[in-house]
Amino acid sequence: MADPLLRLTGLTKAYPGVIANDDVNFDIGENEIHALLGENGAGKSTLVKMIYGLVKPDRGSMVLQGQDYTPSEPSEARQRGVGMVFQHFSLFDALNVAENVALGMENPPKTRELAERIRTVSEEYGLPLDPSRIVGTLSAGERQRVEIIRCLLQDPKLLIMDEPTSVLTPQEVDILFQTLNKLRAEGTSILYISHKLEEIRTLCDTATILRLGKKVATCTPKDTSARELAEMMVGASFATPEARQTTLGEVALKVANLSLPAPGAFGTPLRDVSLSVQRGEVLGIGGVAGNGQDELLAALSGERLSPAGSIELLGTDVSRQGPMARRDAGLLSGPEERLGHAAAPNMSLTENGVLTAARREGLLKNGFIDWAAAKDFTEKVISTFDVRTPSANTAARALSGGNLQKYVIGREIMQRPEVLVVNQPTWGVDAAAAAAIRQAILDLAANGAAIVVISQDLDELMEISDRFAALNEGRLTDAVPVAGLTIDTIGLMMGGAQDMEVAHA
Ligand SMILES: Nc1ncnc2c1ncn2[C@@H]1O[C@H](COP(=O)(O)OP(=O)(O)OP(=O)(O)O)[C@@H](O)[C@H]1O
Repeated sequence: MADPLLRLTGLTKAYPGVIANDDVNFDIGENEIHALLGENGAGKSTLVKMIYGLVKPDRGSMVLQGQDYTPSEPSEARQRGVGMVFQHFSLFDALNVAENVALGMENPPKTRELAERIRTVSEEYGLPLDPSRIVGTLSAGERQRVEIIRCLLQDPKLLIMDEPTSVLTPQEVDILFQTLNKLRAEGTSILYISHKLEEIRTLCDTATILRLGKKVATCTPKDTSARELAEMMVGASFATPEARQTTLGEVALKVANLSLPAPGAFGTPLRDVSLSVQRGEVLGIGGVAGNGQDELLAALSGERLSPAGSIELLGTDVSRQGPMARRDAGLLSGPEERLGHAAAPNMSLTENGVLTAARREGLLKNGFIDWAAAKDFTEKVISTFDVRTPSANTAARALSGGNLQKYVIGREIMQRPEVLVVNQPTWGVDAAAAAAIRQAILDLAANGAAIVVISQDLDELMEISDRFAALNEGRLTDAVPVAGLTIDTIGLMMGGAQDMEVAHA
């Protein structure tokens, strides 16, 4: 058998209270797209950070193209031919594409020459990109292109991608897969982290599965069903969310002709948005990222105030009320960005619990925080939502992405909102945990809450919503019943079709 491109032997890394990677061994072959799978907190990010020189292993060794490989920082990894495209992009909004690319290079060529190379490489790989575009004006998919091209310019032997498709439309996913196949054909291997099992089955040659920091299997995903893959990850079988009987109640949230200017140079204005959600109902809002999702959530949560008369909560005009008053009245929300927005990174989970639940959960006594009650509440969220963390005292930033997501959503659901508005509730969450979060949302609705789920995951929206609407450049289409909706109609709605005759056809 040919020598592998990268051999990992006995890689081990411990953090306080948890062994993130425990004696991990596997090979990544030449010309191979290799998936790395595992539930939230299984150790995927830690492993790729060791390969990219961001985290130093406690033990173990790596051999790249037959030579010892011990990168002490990412620049060393890049010199040896290892590139990485992160889940969170590290781009500067105010700079153009070429300037951003130059910032990530050790010895950037002159701007004109670099712009030319970006143009050539982007066209060659089917990822067209204008080097002079200001990054703040790009869609999420285009930003990812910038990150990919930045890696490709360095001619990588191994490209690591962390959940690359979570920000892409179905069409963009197809394009990305073509690019990755072309790269493989030209001799670049790809290490691909994803929770989307069907994508892995389509794209990847091999998959390594981690559970609780240990490697449990390496298999051929094409020959393994998505369910088998998921069950290897969790070591057990899991339930799919069950639809429930809906009895719709009164309208709990009503938005009428809401227009708001863009919050900043790169935001999206909301244009004449109207919607209504009844008790017992889930309204799903789809759309490509950057079409007003964050702005809609901010307007509904009260982070931004709206013109009087535009937002009604349980029959009361709350347009001019801030988040605290809306929370008191029963509207809770979960923004997309978990670290920094939904949770304060350096605060413990208990402290983060106090941040949003203090008043509704009675965590204050005589004006002081009742820490015992706060800890109880936090522990209840941790156990109900199966948040993997050493304790309630652990800082939010130390949780794996998916586990923090379970925590921030669970924290709101456990407060029994009358109206819940969430953006990307299962982003980065593994299949089993995503099913649990969706079930919790359905149960909450069945108990009489009105729910708005904003998501880029269309499968998710089809699974849990009663009605569907799409955001396009800050406009919201009419909501139509999900039963009977076809992918074509959804595509039209996401593209901004206003004529809902199509949707009802
Ligand atoms: N900097 C850190 N400090 C303390 N603990 C950490 C740190 N980084 C990761 N961990 C812990 O290590 C374990 C593995 O986390 P890791 O982020 O590698 O998981 P993951 O498989 O990438 O999860 P996800 O799919 O949720 O992103 C988790 O229990 C996490 O809480």
